[in-house]
This record gives sequence, C-alpha cells and structure tokens, in this order.
Amino acid sequence: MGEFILSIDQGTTSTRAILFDRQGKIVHTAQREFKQIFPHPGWVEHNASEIWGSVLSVIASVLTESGNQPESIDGIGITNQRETTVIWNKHTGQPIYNAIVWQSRQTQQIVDQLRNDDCEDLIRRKTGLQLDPYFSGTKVKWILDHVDGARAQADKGELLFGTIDSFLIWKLSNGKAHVTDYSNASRTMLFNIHELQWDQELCEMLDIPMAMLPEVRMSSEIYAHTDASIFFGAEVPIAGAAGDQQCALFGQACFHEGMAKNTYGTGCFMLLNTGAEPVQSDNGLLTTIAWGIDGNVTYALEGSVFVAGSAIQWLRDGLRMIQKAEDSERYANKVASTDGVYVVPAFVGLGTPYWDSDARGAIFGLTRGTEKEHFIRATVEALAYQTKDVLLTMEKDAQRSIDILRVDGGAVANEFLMQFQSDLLQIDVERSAYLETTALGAAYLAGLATGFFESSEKVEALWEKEKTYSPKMDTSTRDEYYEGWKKAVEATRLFKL
Ligand SMILES: Nc1ncnc2c1ncn2[C@@H]1O[C@H](COP(=O)(O)OP(=O)(O)O)[C@@H](O)[C@H]1O
Ligand SMILES: O=P(O)(O)OC[C@H](O)CO
Repeated sequence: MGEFILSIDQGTTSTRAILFDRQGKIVHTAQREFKQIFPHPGWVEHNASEIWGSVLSVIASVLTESGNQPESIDGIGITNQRETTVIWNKHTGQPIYNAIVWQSRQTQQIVDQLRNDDCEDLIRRKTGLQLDPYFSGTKVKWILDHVDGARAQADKGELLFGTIDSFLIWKLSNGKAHVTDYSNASRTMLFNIHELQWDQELCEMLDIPMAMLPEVRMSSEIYAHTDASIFFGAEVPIAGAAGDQQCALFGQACFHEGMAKNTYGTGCFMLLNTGAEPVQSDNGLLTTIAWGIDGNVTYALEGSVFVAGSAIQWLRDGLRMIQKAEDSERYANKVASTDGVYVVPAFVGLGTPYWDSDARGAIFGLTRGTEKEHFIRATVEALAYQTKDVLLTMEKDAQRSIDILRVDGGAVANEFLMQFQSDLLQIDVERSAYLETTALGAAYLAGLATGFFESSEKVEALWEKEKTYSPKMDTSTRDEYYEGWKKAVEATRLFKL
C-alpha cells in the first residue's frame, strides 16, 4: 500500500496536484494556471491540451519537489471544473475544438430554440437542471455543429465526449477507460438522474450520438490504472472522481441529509445533501447527484452563482483597482459601509434563483463621494448577497432551515467577507481547517476505494473547523442592506441590450 493519495483538482483557473496522507493532511501541493480564452464577449474557452499539459506538469512537480516516487501513490482522485466540455478523437487523443467552459454563453441560441420547442419542463424533470447554456449538452451540440466534419466523424464513432474528469482519466490510462462518475454525468443535461442512465430522448433532441458518451460509474471505485509510459513508469489506480463542488461537499464531510456547504471560488456553489431521494426545486435550484458510493447514489440541491471570486479577479486584472485578491479585504475594511453602492457582477448572466442568461453586470448608487474603497467593498459584498439569495431559496425548497454553513474555497481567506456573510445570513459560518476541501474530497473518494481510508465514519472524524464567524450586525441594518441588493438585481435585470 502506498503512502499517499494524489488528488488532481482541475479548476477553472488553475490545476493543482496535492499529496494527502492518511490523516487527510496535505503533504505537498503544486499548482499551475492556464490560459483563459475569450473569443467573443460572453464566450469562455480553454485549450484542453494545455489543461492536460498542466496536469502532467503539476504531477511531476508535486513528486519531484516532495522527493517522492510515483510508486508511493496509493491511488489517484480526480476532481474537476464541471460541465466544461471536451470532444476528442479516440484514435489520436486530440481535442477537435477548445474545451467550452461552464461559464460560456455561446450556446444561448440552442437554448432559446429548446425553450421555443417547449423542452424546458422535460429537461428539468429528467435531469434536475435548468435549461441554460451552463450545462454540457448544448456545448456538445455546438461543437458538432460548428467544427468542420465533426458530425460525420461523430456518426462514424470516431469522437468521444467527456467532462474534464473523463478526458483526464482517458489520457492518464492512455485510452483504456472512457468513463465519468454520477456527479459529473448529472451536470451534462443528458443524464436521467432518476433512472441513472443517459437519456436517449435528450440525446436525440440535441443530435448527440450516444456512442460518444462515457460509461457512468461510481464516484469511488477503480476505473483503470495509469499507463506507465505516461505516469512516470508507474501503474497507479485511478480510484475516484467527482465534480469539484460535490467533492467539496464530501471533503467537508457533509455526509448526512441536511448538511450544507458553500464554496467561494471562481463562482460560488452551495450544496445541500438531500439523501437518497432527489428533491425537485420550484425556485431555480438544481437537483443534482452528490456522489455514488458502494452502489448507492446520494442527491443534493445546488445553488450556483456564476461570478464570485472572478469578480475579485476583475477588480485586479480588468479594473486594476487592486494588485492581489487579498488587497480586497484591506480596502473593504477602510470604509464603514459602501455608502449605498451595489455592484451586481452578472458578467455572464445570473444563476440561482434568477437564471437570467441575458443579464449583464451593473453598478448602482454612485455619488460624487464614491471612492475606490466603496467600490471594492461593494464587489466583495456581492459574493455574500448572492449567497444569501441562494440560501433563502434552498431553505424554501428543502423546507428546512440551514443553521450552520460550512465554507471553503479561495475567497474564504477574506475575513471581511466571512463576517459580512454571517451578518447577512444571521447564522454561524464555519470555515474548515482545510481550505483545499475539494481536493480532499477527491482524495477521500479515491482512498475509500483503495482501502487507504478505512471507512466514511473514519473520514468524518477527520473534519476540523478552523474558525466560526457569528452574526454581529443588527437586523434592521441587515434588512436595509439586503433590500437594497434586491432592488439592484431587479434593476439589473430590466436593462437588456
Ligand atoms: N483574499 C481574497 N479575497 C477575495 N477573493 C479572493 C481572495 N483570495 C482569493 N480570492 C478569489 O478566489 C478565487 C480562487 O479560489 P479557488 O478556490 O482557487 O478558485 P477555483 O477553484 O474556481 O479556481 C479567485 O477568483 C480569487 O479572486
Ligand atoms: O472551478 P471552480 O471551483 O470555480 O468550479 C466550477 C464549477 O464546477 C462549475 O460548475
């Protein structure tokens, strides 16, 4: 048995490789950013070959920098930015187009057509998802429709589709396994989450040959071994995979019905474990699969905010108001409030509960006295307001109150944000001792399959809280702030070009 589990966390902005020990502690991390491609306004793409290169490079770095051999790895867990769509040639392994990223809006027309054809209800019933360009199905169709010769190749069975997990497992195993897990399949808009299989009617609706689709497996099982020629001479079991938000739920040990977490990364994603039964949402939440383990599937309700940490990146890279993401906290703390300024970062539309893909970002409440500090504070606060929108919806749909929120992701380093979040929600916000809960979740999934981790009970006992933020703001101020936010969102949605 090896000494470590290797987690590969393939996120929207960077790829990480992390070695975990038996206590779930990080032994070493390597990270690499890759290019964000914006071919047109609202489109977001990645070069899938560059992503594959980044994966190999972080694996090499984590091993060499920590002085470990590939043989010391007991198993590999993969977690990924979800919905992002790759189509590759099964003979050459070459992607036929850039990966279309989950945030991208280039399939809006396909979505509009499906809406006109009255498919929205059917899609929601079968997949638990909203009809939106966010999900993989319309992205697959777009690539097949737009890349010269792609449809003919697909019909001949020469092309494979996968979310990033699937692509990486195929690459690492040198084409031996074309698989995905239940959590990732549930984000494609092609998977029937009740029957637990690809849905022929949806595939026909989108003109997608089913032969392109990966086999759907448990989130914790050995899918294949790495090919020695690729994995530095070793054949290591690839033993776990799940979408990054589901992995964060697992890494936060939210194993029981009613437990919730919110991850503040590029976007913000709140997931509530709803147990063995799917809960249908009437208010714009997604019904999704959390994971499949030991032959059983667990469901979750999810609220998705498209722009969260990326709004902070926009302050840094687009507006050049800050030099580093962490500067946002210092500036936010320099003023006592935003003085009535609201930033609604609807850069790629609005997700839960609005699902308004035509909305675009807006700023309200500017006066001659507005300073950079107010603007920055309002942008940070927007992460918390969007989270409140989601939490209120979740409480309504799940018909239960959420009394504690476990949080993780890059932006939870921001103490101002955490306190403001607790104030706005009037509940305790618990920051996990492990900020890399996504990668940890993937490590647990892989380690449970190989026997590296003994049981989910043992894993649950490893969870540790680093800090609790409790509400301090008086309720009238909180209500006044939130009312202002709701007006700002309403006004944002009225403005359409
Ligand atoms: N101190 C901070 N305050 C606010 N946002 C932050 C801070 N540190 C990092 N971020 C944001 O967190 C995001 C990175 O988080 P991460 O969990 O690594 O995201 P992802 O997995 O989506 O790539 C970036 O968008 C960054 O702007
Ligand atoms: O890369 P992240 O962490 O922002 O996660 C992206 C989500 O999986 C998109 O659904």
